[in-house]
Amino acid sequence: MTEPILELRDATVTQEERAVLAGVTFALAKSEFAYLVGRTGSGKSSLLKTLYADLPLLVGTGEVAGFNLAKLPAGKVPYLRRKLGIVFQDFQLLSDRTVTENLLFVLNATGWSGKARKQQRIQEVLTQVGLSGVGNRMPHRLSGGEQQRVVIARALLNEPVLLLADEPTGNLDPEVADGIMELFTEINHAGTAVLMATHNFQLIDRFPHRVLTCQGGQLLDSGRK
Ligand SMILES: Nc1ncnc2c1ncn2[C@@H]1O[C@H](COP(=O)(O)OP(=O)(O)OP(=O)(O)O)[C@@H](O)[C@H]1O
Repeated sequence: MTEPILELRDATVTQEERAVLAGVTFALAKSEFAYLVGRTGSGKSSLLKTLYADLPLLVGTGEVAGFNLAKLPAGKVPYLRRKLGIVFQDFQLLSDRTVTENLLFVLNATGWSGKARKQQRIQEVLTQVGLSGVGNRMPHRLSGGEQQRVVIARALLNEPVLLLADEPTGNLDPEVADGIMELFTEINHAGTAVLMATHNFQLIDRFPHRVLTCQGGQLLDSGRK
């Protein structure tokens, strides 16, 4: 494998002191695409949360984008998150701000300066997700698929090395979901690794990649495709 962007060894994924997954060992290479599947409650979201340091790694070792998860002080968490793009099922845009203001909020929170530079970056990511004309709109005036594209644009602002997506197509029609998958494919081809939790096996059939399965407290690996 080329240098991994993410690697867990014998890791335990813990919720409220209870092990949800144990003995988790896997790595994801730079620019790799993998799915995370498993029944409801099997631990997909908990694993993703461990990877972006929302849950602590108490047992085992883990490295994500060069950060050591087992020894990550709280103050370093924002620096890890800056290397990651995080996309959830529920769009989580600020409903009282325009699309541009939503994106600006993240740039300001992550230390960007220069009005022109920020506007340029916002235009770039909106163009990348196929939404160059919507900057002045309020989120509720966009369709669900468009809102999800804005969320993806927001995740791309800081050029993440790894995109973590939790059911990103869960609330979308099949055709709209396909559009989101095509966008993820483009992002992946441009060099960003993608780890995506999903229940949608039809999508996996149409866009085949390696599959990691949460089952019986363990993580099973289909191997690389
Ligand atoms: N905030 C929490 N506090 C305590 N336990 C939790 C919390 N969130 C999830 N759990 C528990 O952790 C286990 C794994 O849940 P998780 O949400 O990771 O599963 P999942 O595979 O993502 O499920 P789904 O497909 O429904 O999203 C479940 O037993 C769940 O009840």
